Amino acid sequence: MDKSSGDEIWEDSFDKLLDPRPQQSNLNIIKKNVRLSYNIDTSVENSSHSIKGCSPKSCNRSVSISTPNYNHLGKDLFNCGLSPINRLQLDGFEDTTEKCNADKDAEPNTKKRGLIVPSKNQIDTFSKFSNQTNKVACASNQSNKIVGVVLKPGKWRKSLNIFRQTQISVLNESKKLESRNSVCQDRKSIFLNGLNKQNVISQQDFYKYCNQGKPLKFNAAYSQYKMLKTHKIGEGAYGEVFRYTPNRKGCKNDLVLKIIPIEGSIEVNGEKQKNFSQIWPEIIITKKLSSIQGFANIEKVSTVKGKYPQHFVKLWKRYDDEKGSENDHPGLFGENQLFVVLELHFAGSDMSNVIFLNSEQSFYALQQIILTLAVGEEDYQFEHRDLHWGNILIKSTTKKHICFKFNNTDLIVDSKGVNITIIDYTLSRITIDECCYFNDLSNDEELFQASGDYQFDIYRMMRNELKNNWSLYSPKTNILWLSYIIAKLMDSVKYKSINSKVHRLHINKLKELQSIILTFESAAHCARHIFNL
Ligand SMILES: Nc1ncnc2c1ncn2[C@@H]1O[C@H](COP(=O)(O)OP(=O)(O)OP(=O)(O)O)[C@@H](O)[C@H]1O
Repeated sequence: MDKSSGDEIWEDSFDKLLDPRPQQSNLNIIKKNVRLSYNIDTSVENSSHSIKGCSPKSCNRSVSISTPNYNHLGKDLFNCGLSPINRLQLDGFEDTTEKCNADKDAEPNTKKRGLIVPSKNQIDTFSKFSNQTNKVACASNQSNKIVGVVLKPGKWRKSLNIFRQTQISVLNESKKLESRNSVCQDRKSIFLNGLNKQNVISQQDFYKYCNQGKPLKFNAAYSQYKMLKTHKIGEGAYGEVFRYTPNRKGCKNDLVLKIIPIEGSIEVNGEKQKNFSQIWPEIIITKKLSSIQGFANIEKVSTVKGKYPQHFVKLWKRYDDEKGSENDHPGLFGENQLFVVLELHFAGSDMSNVIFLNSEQSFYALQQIILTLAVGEEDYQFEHRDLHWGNILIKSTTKKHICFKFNNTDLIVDSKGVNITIIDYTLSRITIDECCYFNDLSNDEELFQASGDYQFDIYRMMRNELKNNWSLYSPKTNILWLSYIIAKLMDSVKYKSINSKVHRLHINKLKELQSIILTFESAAHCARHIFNL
């Protein structure tokens, strides 16, 4: 492995670089339809920066773009990531009412794809409704039939909810279609046993899994006194994430709590609450992967009941005041609300928010990502299926090396000062004890019609790869996401130093890998190639 820079140099720099950007480094990003966000979507923000480290030639900008010309959309809509492999004529944007055709959409070298851009009226209607045209835009044709959605890159679930709400608003306004009661889709997490029979988890089984007879009292289980330096660090469509230092001896790691309301009848953050069976796959997957280097490390799962504790509400408000939250105020939960709480090791800031020292550091981070996926494939037939840069966390480390056990071999990768963690298995597919856990996206039309970043091409490419059968094991989907990540490393992540030889050298290595990545069948295949196994 190339060791062109001294370890000490970037270790300090990386830490220092994170420090001045606490707001950005802690963010998770979309703003709800109520008011404009302070927590600017950093993936949007990032993409508006010129990335000097990436040579225009390597990006092949002249011929490859998968995103709408934002001039059509108003300059503030957002700037988009470029697809390195799709080719589209800029004047080829057009509305289409055709149902998305998986094969056609996913083909990497389509001559011309019908990308959908909203008309000015539609954006205006939308912006009146959502007050955030820079985040999401809906697209519809003249008859107000919704045909596509431009989503914010990175975490997309809430964008999609906003889109759905907007769709209802537009339709209600025009009174052309009857309104729906809910904007939410039922979650479709599924697990199949060997007989392909869908399973259901009872409350009691779930409590047993948590080593509990019944739910704990929220206030008592997570009282203020057990936690030091607690603050909210992120949020997802399903819950809130707080970081804290445990107030007990011998606990070296900072932990995060991912608090997810379940089983209740009220909608939260535009989604129906999951039930025990629906949250089960996320728990099982997280627990299984926890022992593998590079996946989120889980300490504990518990179920709690009761109103949201005041100290968490205060932290929620502080985050909302400082950064703006897109989530619903947790005061909405009553005495009988159940929550599942995941306690995980703190794993850093997401890739869209960090500043790498140079591309050598990001190239080695990429090796960690590849090996993590490769081990996941080998051990559990794992496919992540939503590995956008918001789901890759990066933390500085003083360890010189990161160790992986792959292919019955101990592999050691230079850390170059960073440790990566892959999170969010909501869409993931895995086989555990002959039971397959997956999320059935076969009817999630809007996601497959989305555009706005190369990320949204990947969902279509996955659908094509899987022939829309989401239970299948096809590790090629991990390769599709790796292609997206390499593109981000070349085009979009921030680098402190781009004028060094070592940076140029590793940009070229990234470029080389990008040129062959789609020839691999799996992350394991790719790892064998990289490490000469
Ligand atoms: N282990 C961790 N360490 C540090 N930050 C974390 C960790 N887990 C989650 N986060 C932060 O919390 C945010 C939300 O977490 P996560 O993606 O797991 O939630 P989610 O509800 O599944 O999101 P989505 O809206 O994509 O479904 C992440 O983007 C990240 O910023």
